[in-house]
Amino acid sequence: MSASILGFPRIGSKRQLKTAVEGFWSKKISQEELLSQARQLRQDHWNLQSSQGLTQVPVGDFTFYDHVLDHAILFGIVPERYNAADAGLERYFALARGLQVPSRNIDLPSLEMVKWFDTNYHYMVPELAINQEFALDSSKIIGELEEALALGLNARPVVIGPVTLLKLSKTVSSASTLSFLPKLLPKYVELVQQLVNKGVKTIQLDEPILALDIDEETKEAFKTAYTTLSQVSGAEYLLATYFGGLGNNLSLVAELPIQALHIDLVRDPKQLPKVLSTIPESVNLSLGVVDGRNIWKTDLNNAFSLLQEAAKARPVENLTVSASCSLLHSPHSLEAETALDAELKSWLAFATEKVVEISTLASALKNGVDSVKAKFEENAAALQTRRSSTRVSNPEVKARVQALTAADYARQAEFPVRQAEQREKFNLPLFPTTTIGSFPQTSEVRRNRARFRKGEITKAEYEQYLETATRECIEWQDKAGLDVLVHGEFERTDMVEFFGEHLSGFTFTRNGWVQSYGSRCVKPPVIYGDVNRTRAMTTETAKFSQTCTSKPVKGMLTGPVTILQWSFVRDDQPRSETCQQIALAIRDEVVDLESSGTTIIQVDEPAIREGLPLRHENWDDYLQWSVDAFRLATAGVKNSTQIHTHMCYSDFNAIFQSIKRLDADVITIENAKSDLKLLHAFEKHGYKAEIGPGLYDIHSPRVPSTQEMKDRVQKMLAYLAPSLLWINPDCGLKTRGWDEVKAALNNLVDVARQLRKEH
Ligand code: MET
Ligand SMILES: [Zn+2]
Repeated sequence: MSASILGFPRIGSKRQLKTAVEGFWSKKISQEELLSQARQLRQDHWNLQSSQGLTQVPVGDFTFYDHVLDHAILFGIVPERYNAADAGLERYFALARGLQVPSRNIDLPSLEMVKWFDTNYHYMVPELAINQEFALDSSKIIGELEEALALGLNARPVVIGPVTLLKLSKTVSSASTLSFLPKLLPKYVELVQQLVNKGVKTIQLDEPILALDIDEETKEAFKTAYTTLSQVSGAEYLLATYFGGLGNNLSLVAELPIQALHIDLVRDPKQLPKVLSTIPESVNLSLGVVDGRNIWKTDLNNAFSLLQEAAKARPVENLTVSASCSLLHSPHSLEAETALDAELKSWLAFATEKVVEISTLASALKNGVDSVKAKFEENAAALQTRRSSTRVSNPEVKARVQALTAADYARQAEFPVRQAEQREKFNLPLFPTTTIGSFPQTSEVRRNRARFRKGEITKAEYEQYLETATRECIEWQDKAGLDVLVHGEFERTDMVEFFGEHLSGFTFTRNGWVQSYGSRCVKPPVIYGDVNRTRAMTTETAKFSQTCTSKPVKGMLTGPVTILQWSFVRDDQPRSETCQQIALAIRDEVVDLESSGTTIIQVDEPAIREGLPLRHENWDDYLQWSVDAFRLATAGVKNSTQIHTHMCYSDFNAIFQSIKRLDADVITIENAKSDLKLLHAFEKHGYKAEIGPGLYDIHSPRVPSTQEMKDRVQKMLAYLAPSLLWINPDCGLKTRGWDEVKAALNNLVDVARQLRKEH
């Protein structure tokens, strides 16, 4: 009977890792200092686990930037161009974030970064050369292992399994990345041998791709890899699967020569009976019953019944209590949440508290529930207050959702009718120009917000400042010749917090940070109750903005799916229901904006693509409710009110039919990386509404020339009718400086002027 976790958040209780790493980058601290702080963090996190009685601690879950990048270094998957950087941390951070040293003639961009499965964590994509040779550099993991062993801990090295590692990598050759397996496997064998020589018994191999649909080639790769690894004498493997159930990969897993298997029983509790009957009894089962992806207290009774079900089928000595996945995706601890309402706080568990839950469950399984009776009772009482709290449930919201009919999801008329009315009303030129919403969040903007929050300036002073910034921004756009203007979003820290602060059912933590990538962390709001809009959120700003110009100023809202996706959401009702409630709140705002005179309203849904489930079989259901939520949010307006949406961050081809079903009048979309593929999809799927594919990448400080943007439009015109095309950047401008923004937008307006002459 044991208890352990697959990984712990590395950033530290006060984001010490962020401070240390950024301090090292800016040369405020030395390499020694960085290494020593990292050692301290690892030790603290291991001690925390072992003091709670966890029987094994993961080693190798720590990283300075990203654990996938660590594996690229571990196996020598470092593109040659990075040899210009010194081996060690300079090269490591060059891969992570690029390196520019003009005096040494070094100008290296970083590796590509993408989302880790369906989480908001991002990893660096290992890049395999055509003739990739692998070379083992185990210094990091061996060093950390020695640290843990020196502390007398029962250490379990954590390594990404060979199949997942290759599947997450990319290669320039046309071959599948799995074709590199025969060359890579000997390095895994070498690594395992080294670990075994250090006295390690069990090695955790993470293979989250087993929660996805995988093809025959991948299945074969699993068989080859694990058969080879099983031949290393003295090594035992814990195969870790998470982010979903094994589904039809279960029979494959049952054949693999492994000693232990971790399963996710939060995302897929129903897989337990099948796992118990399919996986050989000799295989230890690690049962992920505590949610590693959310912030709610575990229902200990529920979790315990799953454990008991397993205990009926196999000896408890062969069971491990665990969290569904690494705790990387939870904030560190509740301890710092001193400002949080006590009742709400009693419903939550961050990583540290989840470790305690795991240990409590393990005791219950080993010594009976009575041995931890008080803890179970306390847990049940907290959950009971959550279930019955009037703050969670709002009957009015529930009734409103109940009363919705199909008509609430549909605009009054079809797009062609709306388009005709809108054209008459706005009389925009051909190739109308616009931007995506935000303008530079300068240090001045942030300083004023900070001063207001600290009480150094009054609300009136702050609002006065915002009005000035907004007016200047609008007047600049007007003069520059843009056609549809925006207010600049100076009042917003990010796209979700601003709305969450105005909606009931949301709360905010002080220290609920989760690593997003490298040293960047996000602090998602917590949705704990029925969502309701109690007052208008943006109408005052919109009304003021419209007084600054005679051109239309777009109202700017974040869509329901994105708000859902970027928050910690309730686990006591389906995501779809929470999303529907948010959609109603946004709908109220859309309608209010319209009645207060806003004629064009943009509802951003950058996160709609990332919410797509990992398994194909669940796509339709998700796309149904998410697109419905957008429709519900936007359908309450007149035909002549123009609804825009904006999307970015990913490849949209897979969900094209759903983009059509959003039924927006205009969509602005990031396409910097997939130009023609995306445009081809618009053509192929017969997209009829208006479109603004981004003309330049706003993530770079580079100012695009008129000619290069015009060339882009020319290419687009091969696919899209000129009468449908909008001219805009590919996302908001908040991370840019004013100088670049002005230069780029002047060029952009020029593009439209030139095109109008030619068409
Ligand atoms: C991540 S999408 C951003 C959209 C938002 N309106 C902005 O311009 O910043
Ligand atoms: Zn965007």
